[in-house]
Amino acid sequence: MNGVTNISNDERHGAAIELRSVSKSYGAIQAVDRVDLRVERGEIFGLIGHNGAGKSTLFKMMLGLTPASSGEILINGGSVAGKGFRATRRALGYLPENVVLYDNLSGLETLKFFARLKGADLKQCAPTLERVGLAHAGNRPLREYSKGMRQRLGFAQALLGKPQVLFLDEPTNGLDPQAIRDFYFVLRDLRDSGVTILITSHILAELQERVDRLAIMVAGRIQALGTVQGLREQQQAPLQIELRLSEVDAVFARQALSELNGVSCSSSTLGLSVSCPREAKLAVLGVATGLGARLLDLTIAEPSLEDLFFELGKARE
Ligand SMILES: Nc1ncnc2c1ncn2[C@@H]1O[C@H](COP(=O)(O)OP(=O)(O)OP(=O)(O)O)[C@@H](O)[C@H]1O
Repeated sequence: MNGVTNISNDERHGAAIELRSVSKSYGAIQAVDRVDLRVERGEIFGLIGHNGAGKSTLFKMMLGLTPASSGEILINGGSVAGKGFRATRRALGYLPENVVLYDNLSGLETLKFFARLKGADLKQCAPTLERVGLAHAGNRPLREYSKGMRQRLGFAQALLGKPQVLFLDEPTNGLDPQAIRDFYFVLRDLRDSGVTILITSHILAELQERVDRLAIMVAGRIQALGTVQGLREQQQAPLQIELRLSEVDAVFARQALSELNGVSCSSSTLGLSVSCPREAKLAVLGVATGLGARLLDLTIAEPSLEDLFFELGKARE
């Protein structure tokens, strides 16, 4: 029996975050419903879901900002409801969806303010501003900051104290494409140094290539969990194959493809758009290559995270 307990303790220490049947209700509203989740150290983990799915509530419980109605939450092996959580909390960084900032303070003063609250070394403030690309604006008052600059500053305050676990709630809101790239560059750097990162976003295309794993929440529950490729396979989402053909050849190809199981075709501006199950891919390619020089071009698109999200919604309807 001891052996079993030891294995489970070892596992517990390996996880940055572990949730066991965690629920939260606000009166009659079941915001989070029996969520089990384990996030490993050094993972970039995405949490996606519709408005009101329960993402922010889950974050707040993991941060110890709001108590769970039931279940257990462990951060770095320690319970968020336990006495030692004050110490654990110092190892956490949080960028809320709407960070409150004071217009009359400069960027640097703002960071110093947050550093004092957090008990972080004030010497970290200037380098942290630089890390988020705000070194040039550190002495300007926040009333002169753009939305994207405020968001970067919010990210900077989350980095103070060198957190081991970072919670980022819609962190790229208001960032331009270059700033989004810079932001994920910093995240990868943090991940490579062992920081665990949880991130929510409604911009699924942005998360798709950047998270190690993700969970899709629907109405308070985790409905799907894994890597993007793993979710594609779990959900058996169809591939989209575009064939560039003349109109006459498209009619011919459509007829041949209609004989394959699970394959459906529709006309497209290029010729033919083919939706096919993963296991029919080679058969479709066989038909396509059989067209020889009449096939002018071909592209294969894996289902996007957005496709998977909507497929999951359809499966529930
Ligand atoms: N303090 C609160 N009091 C009452 N209900 C709340 C409270 N906070 C959240 N809720 C409810 O809990 C549910 C989950 O809300 P939550 O903010 O966690 O969703 P979300 O997934 O973060 O949504 P969004 O994508 O819009 O940010 C919603 O029905 C919301 O109305």
